[in-house]
Amino acid sequence: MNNEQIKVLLVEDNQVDLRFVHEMLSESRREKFVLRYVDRLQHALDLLIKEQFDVMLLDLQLPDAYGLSALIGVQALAPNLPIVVRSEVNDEQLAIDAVHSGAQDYIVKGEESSPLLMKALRYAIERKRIEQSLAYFAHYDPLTDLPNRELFRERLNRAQERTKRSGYMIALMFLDLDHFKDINDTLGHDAGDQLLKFAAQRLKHCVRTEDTIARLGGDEFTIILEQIEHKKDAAHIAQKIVDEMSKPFLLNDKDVFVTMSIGIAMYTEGDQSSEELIKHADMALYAAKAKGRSNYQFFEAKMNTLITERMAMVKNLKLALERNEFVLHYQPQVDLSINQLVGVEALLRWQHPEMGLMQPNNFIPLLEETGLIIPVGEWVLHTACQQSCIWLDAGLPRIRISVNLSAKQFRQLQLANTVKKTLDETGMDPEHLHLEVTESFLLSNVAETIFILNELNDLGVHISLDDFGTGYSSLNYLHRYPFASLKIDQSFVKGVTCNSKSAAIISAIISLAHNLGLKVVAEGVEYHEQLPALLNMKCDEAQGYIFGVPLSSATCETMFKNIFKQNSKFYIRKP
Ligand SMILES: Nc1nc2c(ncn2[C@@H]2O[C@H](COP(=O)(O)O[C@H]3[C@@H](O)[C@H](n4cnc5c(=O)[nH]c(N)nc54)O[C@@H]3COP(=O)(O)O)[C@@H](O)[C@H]2O)c(=O)[nH]1
Repeated sequence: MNNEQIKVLLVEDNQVDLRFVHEMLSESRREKFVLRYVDRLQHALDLLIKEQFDVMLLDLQLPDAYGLSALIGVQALAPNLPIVVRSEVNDEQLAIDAVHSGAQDYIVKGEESSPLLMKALRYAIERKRIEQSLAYFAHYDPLTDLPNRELFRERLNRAQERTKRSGYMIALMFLDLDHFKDINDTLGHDAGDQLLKFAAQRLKHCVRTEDTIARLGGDEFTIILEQIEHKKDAAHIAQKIVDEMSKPFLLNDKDVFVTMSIGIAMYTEGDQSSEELIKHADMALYAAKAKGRSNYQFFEAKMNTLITERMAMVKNLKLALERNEFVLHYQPQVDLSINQLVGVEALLRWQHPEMGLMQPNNFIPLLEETGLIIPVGEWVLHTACQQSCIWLDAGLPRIRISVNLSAKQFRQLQLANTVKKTLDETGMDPEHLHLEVTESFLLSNVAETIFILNELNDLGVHISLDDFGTGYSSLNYLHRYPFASLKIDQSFVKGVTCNSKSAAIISAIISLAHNLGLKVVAEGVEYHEQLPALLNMKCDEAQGYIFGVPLSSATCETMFKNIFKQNSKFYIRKP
């Protein structure tokens, strides 16, 4: 609508009424009402095809249309046009019915005044605008402009009806961005929103315009593919989506790699209800995630068992903390120049009542997904600090302990308070606590990240950059963060003696870290010949199976007592 000018289409066959309306609208001082007039519904419809109007004044007693049929005809052609019905006194009930059928207002002929008519037209325009935005929000996701859950359900029901008649199949896809939470946690919510918009665009390019793509919430999308003849056609589209999504997304001026997992349920001629179909697609999605993500899976009946197992795992994880089933194992870290034990890394294990000792890669992703990583992470921090004090009480020197922080813990508002409380409660010396964070933490909200790291640094704890080389490896901004040390990822260390590129990278990382005043720890050292190579490059410390696998606190205590008896010198397995 133009504020200065309102284009009104009057549909009225009575010349007296026409003049009357014209006079009333000419009195306006606020805006200019531009009046067009026709005396037949058909003429109005012809004009609406050619011209845009802001509002229509419609008489319901026309020579070629009577009553609600006139209104329905206009709505079918111009669903967005606000309509004010003008009725005779004796037709008032009809006018009310018209409002119930979608007209924005009605006025009774003879009872109207100039201000009343103008107000009715203005309000009709405003009301229609509000109705349209409400209708939009009820059916669309404003972030991606895709249909929302409501519209998806409606379209799925309609597609199922059509399929009963057509004999084709429907492929219902459930899609989910892998590790989307990490993007939000590390790059911030604006980048997360941007990613969802980009992903929606890419999905549109993978399907036909008549297929429905919907966003159910978060990073969950669905696609309804109709008129599918063969299952392999759905497989082909799913693979296209997986491939498209694995291309980099430009977020915060960086190439970010994300993948998508897809679950597919096929529907043939009324064989499942929409609820069952949705449940099956969701189960297939879960199976795709469990298969390592970035793939698609079709629903199979045996998947029910898989889901039940996952649900049982989540339930057991929730109880594991109360039941004291988590344990920490400790892996030695050795100063390479003097061959002496200098610290340990605390690594989480789950002593599962039936499955035995479980490694973190099998349950940490679930802890992250369920948010349980926050209380479990606090438990890890507390137990590790307590252990250092227990070893001190047992006559050993104070042993430095490294604890891994997950991105979720890191973004917690109270992290510094939690660490401070733990130090106070356990009596741990902050100097001997190292907190390990990974590179992905550094990418989002640099100011907030620096603030959190500085808060931790101010407590006197050391901060170590873990898995260096596996992520974004932005050497440029390392100096902006208060790191005390940097751990070179085991994938590089593996090649230190046999791959000249790995060796060159390690050497460069060490020299850069030293220039920035950081110590360097090599992770995953397994072979004897790796030690002199690392020492030559002036690597400060190392950790790996060559010195020992992660061990229980009791085994470590015995080992450490022996070590400290021999001037802390570490025994190294000879090849
Ligand atoms: N947020 C938290 N993450 C945690 C916690 N505890 C562990 N983790 C993370 O889980 C990942 C797997 O850990 P794990 O199975 O314990 O593996 C560690 C070592 O056992 C392994 N390692 C050590 N030396 C060697 C070696 O010589 N060869 C070899 N193949 N593997 C070796 O490396 C893992 C140590 O990783 P890092 O933390 O990067 O130093 C792992 O990512 C843990 O971080 C927890 O409490 N919270």
